[in-house]
Amino acid sequence: MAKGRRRQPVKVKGKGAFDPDNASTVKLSKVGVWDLYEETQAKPKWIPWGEKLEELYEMKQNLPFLWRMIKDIGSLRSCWFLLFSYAVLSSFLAVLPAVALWYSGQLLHIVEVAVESRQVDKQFLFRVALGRMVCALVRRLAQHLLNRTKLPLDQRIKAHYSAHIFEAYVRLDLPTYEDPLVRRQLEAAWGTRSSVAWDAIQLVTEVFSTTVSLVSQLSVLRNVLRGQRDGLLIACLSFCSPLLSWMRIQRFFMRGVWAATCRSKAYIKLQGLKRLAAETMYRKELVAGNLAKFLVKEYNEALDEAGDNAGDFQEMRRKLMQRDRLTSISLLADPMKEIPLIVFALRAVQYPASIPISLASLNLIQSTVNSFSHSILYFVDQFGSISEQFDSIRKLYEITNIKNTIASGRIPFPDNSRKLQDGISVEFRNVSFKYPGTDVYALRDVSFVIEQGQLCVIVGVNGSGKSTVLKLIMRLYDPTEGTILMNGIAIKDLNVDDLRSAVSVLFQDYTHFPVTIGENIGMGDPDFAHDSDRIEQAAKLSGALDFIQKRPDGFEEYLDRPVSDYYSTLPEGTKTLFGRPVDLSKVRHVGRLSTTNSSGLSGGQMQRLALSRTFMKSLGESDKIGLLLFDEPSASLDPAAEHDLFERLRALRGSKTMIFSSHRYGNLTRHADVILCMCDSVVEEIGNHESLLKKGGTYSEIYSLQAQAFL
Ligand SMILES: Nc1ncnc2c1ncn2[C@@H]1O[C@H](COP(=O)(O)OP(=O)(O)OP(=O)(O)O)[C@@H](O)[C@H]1O
Repeated sequence: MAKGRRRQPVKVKGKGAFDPDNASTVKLSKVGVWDLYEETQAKPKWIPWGEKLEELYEMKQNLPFLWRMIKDIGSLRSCWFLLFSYAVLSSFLAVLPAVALWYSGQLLHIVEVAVESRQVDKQFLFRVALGRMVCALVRRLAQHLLNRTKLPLDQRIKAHYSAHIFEAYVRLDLPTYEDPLVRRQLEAAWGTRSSVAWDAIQLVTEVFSTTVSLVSQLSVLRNVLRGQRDGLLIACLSFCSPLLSWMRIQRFFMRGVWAATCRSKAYIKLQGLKRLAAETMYRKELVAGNLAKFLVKEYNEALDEAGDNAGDFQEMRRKLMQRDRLTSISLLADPMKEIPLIVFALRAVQYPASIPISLASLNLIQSTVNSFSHSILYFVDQFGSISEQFDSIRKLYEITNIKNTIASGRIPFPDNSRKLQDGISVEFRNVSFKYPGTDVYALRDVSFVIEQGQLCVIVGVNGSGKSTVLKLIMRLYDPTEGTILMNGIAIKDLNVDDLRSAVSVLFQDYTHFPVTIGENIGMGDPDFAHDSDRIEQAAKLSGALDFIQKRPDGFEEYLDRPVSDYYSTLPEGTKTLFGRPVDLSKVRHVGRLSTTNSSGLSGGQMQRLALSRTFMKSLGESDKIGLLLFDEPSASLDPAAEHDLFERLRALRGSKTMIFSSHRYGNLTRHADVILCMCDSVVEEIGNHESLLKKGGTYSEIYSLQAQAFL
């Protein structure tokens, strides 16, 4: 296990938060390449069994979540019959070992009678033997039926909770979702192979059936061993070994408040290089840049530098714990297994006449103890993981309670007195902003007013803060200082959903969703997401219709197919055992499996698609939108397409407010009512094209530079 090293100047403030100002309550240890920070104050090590008590207390606190889960699953009508069958079969399987044990006891009794009286009740022997066989058969059948109920139950419960987790994911705003702690919390609920809820149900059932099995076997064994010389002694001795084994079991799960981070440059580089090699989005540049040899060299160097300790945190913890496993208890456990046999041998020498009976009872005891120890170990193991499972259930429910950083205001928007068709006014009052986790101002004391229905263009060099202005208007982030107003009301007081519905935005770093082209466009306005006429109209306005119609599947095509095909493990081009060449092309052809997962659209085509999504919202006589925001909407368009686009946008906007961010001066700025010229996080100049040219400042300088470039 990792060794404690020294105290770091880090402290826990409340549960789960580090206070960097205090050094006394957080222990730092090394786990491979990971730094593990553990809260020490809260661990009640000075109380005997303190940690166990704390674990039990936490389990008790988690019980309401278990109860909620049981109620939730109980409300799934489609699961009722399956749950009932599952419970009945599990209970049946739990008592079956005791029945088998009873039959074994009867066999022992027959041997006993035979030794003493030299007589065998053949009919009884036949019945008992048959009973034992039937037990084994019935057990197999019940197990089969149980497995058959598990699959549909698992799928239905999984589907129910996946909807719950999906909702928890999509409701988060940007700053909250960007928080790595929140990401881990979400991954814990969704990232696992099977569903937390199904695992919990299985666990609870297993614990119940293990208890039933234990109690029933114990009572049968007591009956069977009654009157057997040394039966109890040998049984007790036989238990020593499984008990010692149980004491050896180590928990890999960590309780309390802890966090781990990796600062090994080599390990971080390795992970980066792995992603670079594995993810499709980097492949174009990897190939074009002829990076293969270089990357292999870099990878090998990083591998050497990272050394043996380079591994995932949980994996390293597990390995390090296993490495430390040779303890005095573990040394004792194996020799203890031999003691019952030695005692038996000694007693056999003492009473040679009763050897056959003792032999049979020894066999019975040992097989029962084996099944016992298996049950005990399993039970203890399950009991250990019950607390983990309870924690997981709690996490599963608590993810829906993660608080969004951007709080909604109460005022509905727009209020009835103003129509959105006339546009929305936007005002920045002394707004400053730093992105979360940074110390640099992205905007500094920015103030401006854009009146209803005006066309505003924000110009400025890279990184001057243009996109940030648009993000703050959408309330993707809230300003660090200052106020933003819409129609004269502080946007913090407006209902945030209303606000985002009233504004349409196209970001510079737009993305395409992993759904079909049609759905991609349709999502621009969820109310009309399935209206194919409207989707086609939006594609036409953005100039995307032509190329979409030429695609093999048109609007049904996936830009980036989210599901990959599977292929047999034999590599293409090799041969099978009898020399048949492995050629996957035939199965691919017959099954019409695609040869690529990506769309192969040009940058300009991608941008037109993104524009179509924006147009969805602004189509028709819609009074839903009062403000249109465009961040570099023409960056990937050719000059003719750009000209067309601006013409269409101006015609489309009617009297709505429109804000553009752009590097290109002229085409748009000439028509703008207001131009904000930004530099280094501040608005340097405000005016229209003529007034700013007259002023002869930054705007006129860059305008002249760009104009010269086209001469
Ligand atoms: N998510 C982010 N986290 C931290 N800093 C950011 C983030 N996004 C932008 N910044 C920083 O904020 C500043 C302003 O960025 P912004 O994107 O608003 O500039 P811009 O004028 O739109 O640039 P460009 O013309 O290149 O699009 C930059 O210094 C940038 O590095």
